[in-house]
Amino acid sequence: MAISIRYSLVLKEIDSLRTYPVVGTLPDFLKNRHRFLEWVTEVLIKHPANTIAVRGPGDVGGIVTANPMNVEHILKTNFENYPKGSAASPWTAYPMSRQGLPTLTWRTVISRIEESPQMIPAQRKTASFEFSKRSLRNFVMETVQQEIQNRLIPFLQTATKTNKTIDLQDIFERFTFDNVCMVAFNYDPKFLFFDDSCNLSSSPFALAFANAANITAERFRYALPFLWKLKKHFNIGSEAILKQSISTVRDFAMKIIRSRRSSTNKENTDLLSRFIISTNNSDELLRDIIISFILAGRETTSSTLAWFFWLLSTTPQVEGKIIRELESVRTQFQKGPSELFDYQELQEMQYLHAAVSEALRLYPPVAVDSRACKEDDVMPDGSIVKKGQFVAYNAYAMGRLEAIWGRDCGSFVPERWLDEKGMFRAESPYRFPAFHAGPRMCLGKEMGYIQMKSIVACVMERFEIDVLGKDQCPKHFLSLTMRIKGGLPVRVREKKMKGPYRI
Ligand code: HEM
Repeated sequence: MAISIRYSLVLKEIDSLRTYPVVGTLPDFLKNRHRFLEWVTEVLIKHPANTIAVRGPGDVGGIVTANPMNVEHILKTNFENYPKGSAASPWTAYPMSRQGLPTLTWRTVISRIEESPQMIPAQRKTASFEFSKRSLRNFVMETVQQEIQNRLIPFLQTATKTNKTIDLQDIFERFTFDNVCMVAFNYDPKFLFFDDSCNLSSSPFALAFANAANITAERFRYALPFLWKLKKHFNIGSEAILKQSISTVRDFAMKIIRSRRSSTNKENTDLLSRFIISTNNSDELLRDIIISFILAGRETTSSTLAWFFWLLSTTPQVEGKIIRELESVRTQFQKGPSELFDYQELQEMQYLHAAVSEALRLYPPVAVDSRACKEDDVMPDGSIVKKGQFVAYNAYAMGRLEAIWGRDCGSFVPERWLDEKGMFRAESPYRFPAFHAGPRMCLGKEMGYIQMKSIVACVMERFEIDVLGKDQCPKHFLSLTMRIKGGLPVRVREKKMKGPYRI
């Protein structure tokens, strides 16, 4: 108890976070809304326990932490005490699912915009079992390779010929949307589709999905939440678009589910078939599960890839090491120059695995994640949380803590993930919670690495990527995930592929 008193005293001394009578820390939050993530990170880094108490009007409030001991306590040791909670997560109340809307208060300013409605334990069990199967992994691998071969490479080749500036983040978003739809319900929205001048197509399903997700995320940026509620009540502006988009997505998903149920082809390759075969879920529940998977997988890998290619553009030595590793794997497996890497070959790429993980450390797509507190509790660092308050962990700040990563924590150094033999060394998920940790850990981690490593290997072997304005660190945009604001503009040149031929 004494420790927490000491921390709250220290807290008052940090001039960037003051506690005022009645309104608590709200004024500082509002003042720094435009640079919320940087500001919270600065405050957390300065604080001796890397935890801050946030107080609002009345008894609302909670803590934001970057302390691994607290993260372990919240996500594992005392997991039952920290459910998602309505105010803790926009997605738990995501209107595309059926759980109703949360009461949005100023607290949501610090809420992380999550990518997935919470699955109930039975659904999670089924999903987790399916994700552990080799057959699903093979299906993921196959769909990734097809999208690379039929869409990504031809698109980048066309971009080379037209010499157009392209937004690489947008391309990755289109790729992952197509891919996650294929894995979820074997439907190809053809979002990464283009003509000879490199103009990209639009997909009504993808557009409706993006609108629904982005407008929901926007709600959490309203300083006066009654404004969006008013729009919703009168069905005008963004709320009218949201309503329309949600019904497009739902109708579409429902059509696929019904046609699958009546189909005689009972092949269980995608997730939908697997859920139909192994559970008794209603169509509405299946629809929500499938939508939640698409939400979880559509922007997480693409935003990581966009940050990765920017980081790479600033570190030619890292680029060189990845290229050498790709050459060596190609030689080891005697692959022809145009053949794509398979799962086993991706597993050999230890340095690439480290480089992607390093990008995730610095730019975790889920930058801040939060939970609600069920009963009064004391964190391992002594901070007190009351029933009904929120607890949030800040993965972005944790990636910038010297105490975890050492003095070079601000630099992109994949080597920190390798042991003396050059093998990837995983970090504790409580120190590196990019994929969350404990019983609700991300189910798509392996799928994410398959996508990211396959794409990076393909692009780096075949193309030179010239990032425009690479000397400026891009600004981030917090929507459902932490994306690059304005995208990643690049010019592409085709490389001549060298390397061993299969004999
Ligand atoms: C770089 C890639 C990814 C990152 C960093 C990431 C991160 C996360 C995080 C932080 C959570 C926890 C959310 C929460 O409960 O608050 C999560 C959950 C989840 N992720 Fe991922 N994710 C990634 C890719 C994927 C992919 C490709 C899929 C596949 C569709 C996926 C499926 C899921 C699912 C189903 C959950 C919910 C688990 C549950 O509620 O029990 N993720 N992910």
